[in-house]
Amino acid sequence: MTTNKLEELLKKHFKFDTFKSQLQEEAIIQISKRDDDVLVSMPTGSGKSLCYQLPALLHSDKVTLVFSPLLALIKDQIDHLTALKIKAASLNSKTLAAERAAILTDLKTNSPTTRLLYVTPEQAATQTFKDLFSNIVKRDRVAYIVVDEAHCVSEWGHDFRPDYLKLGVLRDGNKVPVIALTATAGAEVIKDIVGSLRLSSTYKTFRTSCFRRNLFYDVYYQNLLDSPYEHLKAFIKNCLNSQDDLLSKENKPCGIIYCRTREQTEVVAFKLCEMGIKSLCYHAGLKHKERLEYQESWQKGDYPVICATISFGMGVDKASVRFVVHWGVPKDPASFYQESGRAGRDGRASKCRIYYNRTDRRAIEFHLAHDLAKAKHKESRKVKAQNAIKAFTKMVEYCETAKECRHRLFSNHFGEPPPDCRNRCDICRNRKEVEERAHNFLMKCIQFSETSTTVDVDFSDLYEGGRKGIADNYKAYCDDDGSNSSCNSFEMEQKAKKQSTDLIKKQFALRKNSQDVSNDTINQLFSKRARVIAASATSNKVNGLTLPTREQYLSKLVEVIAENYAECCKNPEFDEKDLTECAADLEYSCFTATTTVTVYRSHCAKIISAVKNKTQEKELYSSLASYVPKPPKNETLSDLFRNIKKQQMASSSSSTTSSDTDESSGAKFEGFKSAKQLLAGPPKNLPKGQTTVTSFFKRASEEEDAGGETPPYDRPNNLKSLFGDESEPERTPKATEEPMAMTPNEPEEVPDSDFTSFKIKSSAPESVTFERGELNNEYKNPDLPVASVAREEAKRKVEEDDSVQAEKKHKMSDSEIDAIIMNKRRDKKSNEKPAPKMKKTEVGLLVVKLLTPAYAERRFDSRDTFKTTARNISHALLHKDEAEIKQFVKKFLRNNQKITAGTTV
Ligand SMILES: Nc1ncnc2c1ncn2[C@@H]1O[C@H](COP(=O)(O)OP(=O)(O)OP(=O)(O)O)[C@@H](O)[C@H]1O
Repeated sequence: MTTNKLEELLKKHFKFDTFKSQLQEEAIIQISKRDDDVLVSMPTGSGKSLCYQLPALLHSDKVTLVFSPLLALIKDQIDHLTALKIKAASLNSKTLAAERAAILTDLKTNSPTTRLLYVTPEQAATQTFKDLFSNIVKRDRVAYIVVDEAHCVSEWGHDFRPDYLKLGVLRDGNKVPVIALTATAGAEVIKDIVGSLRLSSTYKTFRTSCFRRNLFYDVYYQNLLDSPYEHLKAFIKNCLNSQDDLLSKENKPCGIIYCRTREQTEVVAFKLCEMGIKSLCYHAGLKHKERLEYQESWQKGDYPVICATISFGMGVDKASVRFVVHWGVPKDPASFYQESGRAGRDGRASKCRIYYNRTDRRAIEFHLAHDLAKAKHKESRKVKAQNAIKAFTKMVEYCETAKECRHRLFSNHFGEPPPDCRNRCDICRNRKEVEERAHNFLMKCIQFSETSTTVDVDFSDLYEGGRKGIADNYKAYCDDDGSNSSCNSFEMEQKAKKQSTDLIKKQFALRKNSQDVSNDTINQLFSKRARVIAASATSNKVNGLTLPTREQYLSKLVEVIAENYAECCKNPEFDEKDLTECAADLEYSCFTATTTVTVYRSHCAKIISAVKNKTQEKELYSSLASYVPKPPKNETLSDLFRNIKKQQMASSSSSTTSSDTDESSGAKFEGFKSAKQLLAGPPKNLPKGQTTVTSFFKRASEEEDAGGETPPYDRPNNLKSLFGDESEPERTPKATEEPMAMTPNEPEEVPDSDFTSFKIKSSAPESVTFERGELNNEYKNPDLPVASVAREEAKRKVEEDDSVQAEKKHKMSDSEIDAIIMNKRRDKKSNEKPAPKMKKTEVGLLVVKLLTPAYAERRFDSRDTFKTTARNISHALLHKDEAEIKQFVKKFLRNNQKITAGTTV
């Protein structure tokens, strides 16, 4: 077959003057010979279809069988060929009976008029097709067996179709040449194609370089943009701006935006429409009719932009796609090449941009790990899952660093030499700028993990709820006071974090190339703020594992554990931190069980899915059921708030359960309860002769009162020494207050609180012995933060009052307690009795509350100073009313910016 003859056919039937490329021409010449199998591996849009369509026309008494994976793809091809007056038909599940009969009749003649018959691989497995095939092969009526999108045979490919594997049997008993066509494929894929389709050992290959000079690649980071949508809009406007007014509607510039989720497609399309860019969304959740309609609208040029999931594209042959955006990270280099390659099919300059964010990265990583876990012992699935992880890691590296030319991602992937990019990507065009962008992105990620102030930036899930939760707690605490100025301790905390971020920034800036920051360095930076156990050992213990990855898994574990607890625990007492710590233990067990990242991921994913299963079965997950919460610390302000909350929860539950307890039972305090124990019911009472610390102090104060001594302030272990409550005159208990009124020799009920339920020997009230040494840190630790103690004590006193018995039915918040204190005072005022002096505890509580913001602002040189100051002020103001106390403290704080041990009250 001469080139002239082929060119003549090209012009006559396809209306092209020349071949699109030399390789296209060479492939067509070879295929026309019909003497061997051929593998064509060329980039999308390079004109592969013509490689078999033109030779098919050379054999007027034969039909070319084309196996194609998608009906939409088949439809496009048939429409295109029919428009060119080339007879093409299809056998698929949708083919009408009459049409099918007509096709079969035609093909069974000696001179079939059908030049190309498109068949889905599923159809190829039917008996009708098998019969037809053996009939036409026997009569030598088949020109070629064409396998389009041949990468579908390979598990390494991005859209593997098991039905494709069966196509190999078509080789049995005949010598019809097989033409395999695929977009640029990696070595593994090519190997699979050759093997599965049983290509001859002498098959001819036509492969082009994967480099597409007309495509410009770049990456932007969503979290660095003031308004990502505005940025996207500007980009689109620039790409769609065409000077050519003569272009028909369908040839006008257009673009595709790939999103990871269906929701994203809708959100992005909506935003763009809002900004005046006509956009459609496309995803598998739409009705089939809608999908066709939307695709057609886009194809016809009614809407220039389509926001789609990756289900959109195969078979989309639109030459004027001027841009392809990935709103998030693509899943692997092959998919990215394929998807972005839909731009510039007409050879004109087009752009491929990624708007990267770490949220998508984490979501994909999680799914990949889950797939690996699901693969269990199936070796082939496991290998596939591992390959997917490796491929995704390359994508992440591509996006997060500015190491090398963007086009090299593809040449490396397809095993080709590096392309001569010549400024066809952002890195080759301006490496410095891109490096800076990547550096800023990394910094922003670290900064966010430090400050966690913005919602729409990275690492949000690392500390979700954490700092905000603390902030909320703190705000609630301060709001009671009605003082705005007192609410800035959280800001102070943030400020401190920012300082350390700046330090980190400085360290990074000192490096010549910020991209050289090793995982080790990042791990070290993160480890101080990580929630996972043994954070600093991360990369040493498990090669390649990073702290952000561990934190990400921990976040997911926390999520599923919290869900399990909320759904399955009938009597919940664990707080958020308990659940986080339980999840951290689980994560740690995965971390210590292996030295490889994949196994670590697989362990985590297994636990996550096991917890989820239990939640569905409405059963508490075993580790959670047996989990014993760690004793609270009093190290930070957030510990302080947490302990206040815990104490309130515990006291509140003790007040509701105490009446049910059996006084005669002699059970010991068992420390923190597991969820299982909580489910089993309320705790048993203390044995006779044991009492609680509150009653111990009550007795102590009574004794001291009797002696009329001023209490010493220098007993760090004495709770009441802080506020001088030892001499507080207690009112006579009423009959209804039985459970709270205790005498030294009576057994006392154990409140359902882990903070107050340690026991003391009634025979020796001076010597306090703890069942568990670490239990009451607040009490034991001379560094204790006092706010929680004061509030708890105030709460106990408030609860003793019969007017608040009804309040005991639910857990009281700080504001409720304060409201009750205030109401009591107001009630008394309204009875026109003389204004009562505040109780010592109330004074203490108020003083602590007023001083706490300054403590949070680090104006006290130590906790001890804080305590001493609170104590001294409380004592000095014992006979003052609330307004006077507030005024005094305000003045004191105004006059003393820095409060040290030497500051006098
Ligand atoms: N010789 C040619 N001259 C001009 N245009 C051509 C030529 N051959 C093919 N084309 C056009 O190039 C575009 C891409 O062709 P085709 O769809 O065959 O590419 P492909 O490599 O099969 O892409 P994909 O991998 O996406 O299927 C089509 O619009 C087609 O009409």
